[in-house]
Amino acid sequence: MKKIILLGYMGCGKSTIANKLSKNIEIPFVDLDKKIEEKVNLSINAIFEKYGEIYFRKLEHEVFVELLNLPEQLIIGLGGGTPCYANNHELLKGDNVVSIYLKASIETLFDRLSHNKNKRPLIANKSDAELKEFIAMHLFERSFYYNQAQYKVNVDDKTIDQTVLDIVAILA
Ligand SMILES: Nc1ncnc2c1ncn2[C@@H]1O[C@H](COP(=O)(O)OP(=O)(O)OP(=O)(O)O)[C@@H](O)[C@H]1O
Ligand SMILES: O=C(O)C1=C[C@@H](O)[C@@H](O)[C@H](O)C1
Ligand SMILES: [Mg+2]
Repeated sequence: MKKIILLGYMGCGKSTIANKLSKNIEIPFVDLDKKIEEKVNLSINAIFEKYGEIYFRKLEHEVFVELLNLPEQLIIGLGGGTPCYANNHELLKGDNVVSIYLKASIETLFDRLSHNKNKRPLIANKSDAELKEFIAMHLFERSFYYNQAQYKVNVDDKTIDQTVLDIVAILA
């Protein structure tokens, strides 16, 4: 059974869209960030603080591979950085997965993230001006990896339901 993988920058809507998609197509959703937190019984913030980002990236790769190796069909929502480390982008191309990049503009991401920074250690301490600059640079650096996905769905100016329907059409 193919795994359905949603990927994209922090705040593009992976968790939100995956939850709704899961109800719509009746395939369970697992959020990689949540699985990581459960595995070590620490929040993402605490993992970054206690052990640093490199440890987090190793753990993230390990848990991603574990999920891909499960026999059942699943929707997997990746973390924002997952495709960009540990050669995880190669895992987006296999026959055993359908990978979908939820593509959001800098403006959309800024609007969503500026209200919602605290649980995201990479941006938690940034001012609005710093945040906008950071998103622009970071998205530029990460786009190469995000573009390894098999499909791309633009999410700007779409409701959650519209984006879900775009994904359902890809899966049909
Ligand atoms: N049309 C929309 N589609 C998706 N999310 C939306 C939309 N409009 C507003 N939002 C909001 O944007 C935020 C998207 O955050 P969400 O946590 O789903 O993103 P994420 O990609 O999982 O981020 P992270 O990588 O940090 O986990 C949520 O607060 C959600 O309610
Ligand atoms: O974009 C990133 O690198 C991250 C995104 C989140 O989903 C978490 O996986 C973590 O905060 C790192
Ligand atoms: Mg999420």
